[in-house]
Amino acid sequence: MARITLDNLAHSYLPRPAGPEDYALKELNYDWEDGEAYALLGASGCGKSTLLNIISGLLIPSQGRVLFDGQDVTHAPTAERNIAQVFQFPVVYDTMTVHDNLAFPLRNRGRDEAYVAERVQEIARMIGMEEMLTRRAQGLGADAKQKISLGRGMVRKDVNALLFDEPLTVIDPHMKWELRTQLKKLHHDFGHTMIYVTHDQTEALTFADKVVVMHDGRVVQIGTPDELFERPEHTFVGYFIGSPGMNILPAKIEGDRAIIDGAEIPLGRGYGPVDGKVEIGIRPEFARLSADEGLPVTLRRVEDAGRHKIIRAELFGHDINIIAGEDALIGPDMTRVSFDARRVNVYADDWRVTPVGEAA
Ligand SMILES: Nc1ncnc2c1ncn2[C@@H]1O[C@H](COP(=O)(O)OP(=O)(O)OP(=O)(O)O)[C@@H](O)[C@H]1O
Repeated sequence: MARITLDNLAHSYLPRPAGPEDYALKELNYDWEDGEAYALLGASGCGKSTLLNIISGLLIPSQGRVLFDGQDVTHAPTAERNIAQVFQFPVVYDTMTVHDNLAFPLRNRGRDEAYVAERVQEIARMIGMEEMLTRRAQGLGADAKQKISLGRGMVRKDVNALLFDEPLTVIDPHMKWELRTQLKKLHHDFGHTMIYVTHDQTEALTFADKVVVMHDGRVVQIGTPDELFERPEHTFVGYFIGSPGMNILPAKIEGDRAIIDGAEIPLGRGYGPVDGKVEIGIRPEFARLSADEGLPVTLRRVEDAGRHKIIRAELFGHDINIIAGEDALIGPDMTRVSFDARRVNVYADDWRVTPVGEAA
C-alpha cells in the first residue's frame, strides 16, 4: 500500500484554459494516507472521475504531480502503478471459472501455480466465494461478478491502492448493503488504501474514514462523516450531506447574533465583521418546533420519514426543514422555531466563517 500525494494538481480538458472555469479539476494539494478508506463524493460532473483517472494513470493532469510513497508517477502508465480498479460494470471473463478469473493477474505475471492456487484460495475466502471457485463466471449475478472484480484487484500483494468508481451502480438494492458491509470489513481486516467514488452520500458516509466532497471541480471539504455533518466548510456540503440537507438562510451578523428580517438568532459564539454574501446554516436536526420559543414559522406539511418526522415550514419567506422525533406531536399551536445556538454555522460567499476563539 502507498501514500498518494497530489501536488499542485489541476486538470483542464481544454488545450489553452483561460481561467478557473475551464478546469474540470481545480488546484488541489492532498495526501491520501496509507491504509485509509476514502470516499470521493459529489454530484454528477463535479470532477470525481477526472481525479480518479489521474490517480490511476488513465489521464495525465495538465498541471501538478502525483506521487506514490514520494515517487513521481504522474506520467507512469496505469500498468506500472500497481493500482486495482473496480468500475461500475464488473470486468470479468465470462468463459473462465471464478478461480481462473482470480488467478489471471498472477498468471499474467508468471507466478508459479502453487503460489497461484494458495493465493486464489486466500482471496476467495476474503470475498466469500470459496464455494464458487469451479463455476464459470457466466450466469453469475452482478454482485458476484463485482466481487470477482474486487478479488482480482486484491490478488496481487504489491497493489498500491484499490480504486472504486461507483461500484454498486448495477447491484440490486438489497445486495448493495451487503457488498458495502463486506468492503468495509475487508478494509478493516486488511488495511488497503481505498478510494471510492460515489454520488450517494449513504455509500460515502458508511464506507469511508474520510469523505472528500467535490463541487464544481473543487474539493470543498475533506473530513470524517461527523465533521461534514457538524461543521460543513461550504454551503454545498451542508446542502448535499444530510436528508434533508442544511437550512441556509440569508442573514446579517452582529457579534454573537444573526439578524434575519429584524429578528435575532443567538449564535452561541462571536464573529468579527462578516462581508460578502452572508448566510447562516442550520441542520434540520438542530432546529426545534414549539408553541412558545423562538421565531414565528408557518407550517406547510409534516412528513413521516420512519424514524423521524420532517416538518416543512417557512421562516420569513424562506423554506426551512425541521426534524422532530417519530413520536413528536405536531399541533397547530406549534408555530415557533428555535435553533441550537452552537450548531448554527455562519457562511460568507458560501465558505464557513471561523468564530472568534475557534482554531481555523
Ligand atoms: N474527456 C473529456 N473531455 C472534455 N470534457 C470532459 C471529459 N471528461 C469529463 N469532462 C468534463 O469534465 C467535468 C468533470 O467530469 P467528471 O466525469 O470528472 O465528473 P464526475 O463527477 O465523475 O461525473 P459523473 O459522476 O457524471 O461521472 C464535466 O464537466 C465533464 O463534462
